[in-house]
Amino acid sequence: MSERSFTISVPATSANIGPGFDVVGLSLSLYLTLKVTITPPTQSTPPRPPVLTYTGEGADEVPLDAYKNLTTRVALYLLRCHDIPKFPTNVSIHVDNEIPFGRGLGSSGAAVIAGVLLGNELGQLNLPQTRLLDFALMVERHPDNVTAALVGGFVGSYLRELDQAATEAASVPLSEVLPEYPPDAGEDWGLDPPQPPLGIGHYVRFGWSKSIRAVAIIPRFELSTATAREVLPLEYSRKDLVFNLQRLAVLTTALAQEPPDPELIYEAMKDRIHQPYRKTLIPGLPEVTSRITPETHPGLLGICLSGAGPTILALATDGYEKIAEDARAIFREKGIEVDWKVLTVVGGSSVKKTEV
Ligand SMILES: Nc1ncnc2c1ncn2[C@@H]1O[C@H](COP(=O)(O)OP(=O)(O)OP(=O)(O)O)[C@@H](O)[C@H]1O
Ligand SMILES: N[C@@H](CCO)C(=O)O
Repeated sequence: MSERSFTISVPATSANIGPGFDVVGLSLSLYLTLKVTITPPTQSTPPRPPVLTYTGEGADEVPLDAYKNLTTRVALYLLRCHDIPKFPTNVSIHVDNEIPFGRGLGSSGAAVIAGVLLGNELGQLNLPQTRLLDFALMVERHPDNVTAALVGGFVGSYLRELDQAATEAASVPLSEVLPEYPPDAGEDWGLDPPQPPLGIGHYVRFGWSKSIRAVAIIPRFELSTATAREVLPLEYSRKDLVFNLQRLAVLTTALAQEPPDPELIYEAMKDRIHQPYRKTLIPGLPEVTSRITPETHPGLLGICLSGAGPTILALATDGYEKIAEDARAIFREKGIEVDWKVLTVVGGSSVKKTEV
């Protein structure tokens, strides 16, 4: 057996794009990259657990213990589901991350997709993309970020309605899907891992106008998706649902048209399902989304919360700096500092074998 080496690359994502709560996602040009080397054990190099090193966003907070780190725990989940009880020996993983944590740019979705791809490679499982998505959806249960991170582009997805047995299989607590593995437990993890039902997630890729860039205005504070979901109601009025459905139906085609129509898109990126409730967690959100318009900022198409926030996503064909700097000034009135980046819409995740 010879040394194997490969690189996994997963893009950032922005979910919702206004009205498409838990439905649409967009892959963006910031990357989580894993460089992985597997060295066969020799008599002089005894087997050891994976060694993780990490640079970039989150480096000061991410666990480097492979049994605690989200990406490697997801990889181990895949291996265990295929009767491989532990990591191969002598795996080295260097992670470099450009996706800020807890900002609404899909950092956790990227970590989960990286873990699924890592498990697939470590176990040489050769799973098809649809099956990889099933595993990701057992961990991150809304499909918008993980689907866009895996397949790339502007993507709409839904979860298949499952029969009783499959619903139970898919509803197991996350702690059973991804237990906090005690490092001294050897191979004896106890429970059989819950297998994902087949074909949970389904998606379609929409067109995307090449002239549109995404300005990500990123407040310098983290907001966990869990917290940002707790403020949402369980039920909505018919009026609000119809408001969102009308806009989403228009938006998915409007963003593919050349040239894109700001009048159509600005209104189609409005939302009544999640943004109004999240404004309590993101001071400045209503002001930024209402004061920056195509009339005040030529080139702007539409503006919304990115994922669960706090990042604001402005889609535009021009005028990126003015949009971002004016958003910065509004946030500053609320005592919040931001960073901003102009991003492009990119393809999905990749795994490239590297020569050693
Ligand atoms: N590269 C990574 N490696 C390990 N853990 C990560 C990584 N990226 C994110 N995480 C975990 O995910 C958490 C952030 O997830 P969360 O869902 O709250 O935000 P997000 O995914 O950045 O935002 P959103 O889902 O709204 O786009 C981090 O605090 C960290 O625990
Ligand atoms: N659709 C999700 C995306 C966050 O990951 C939400 O808005 O909560």
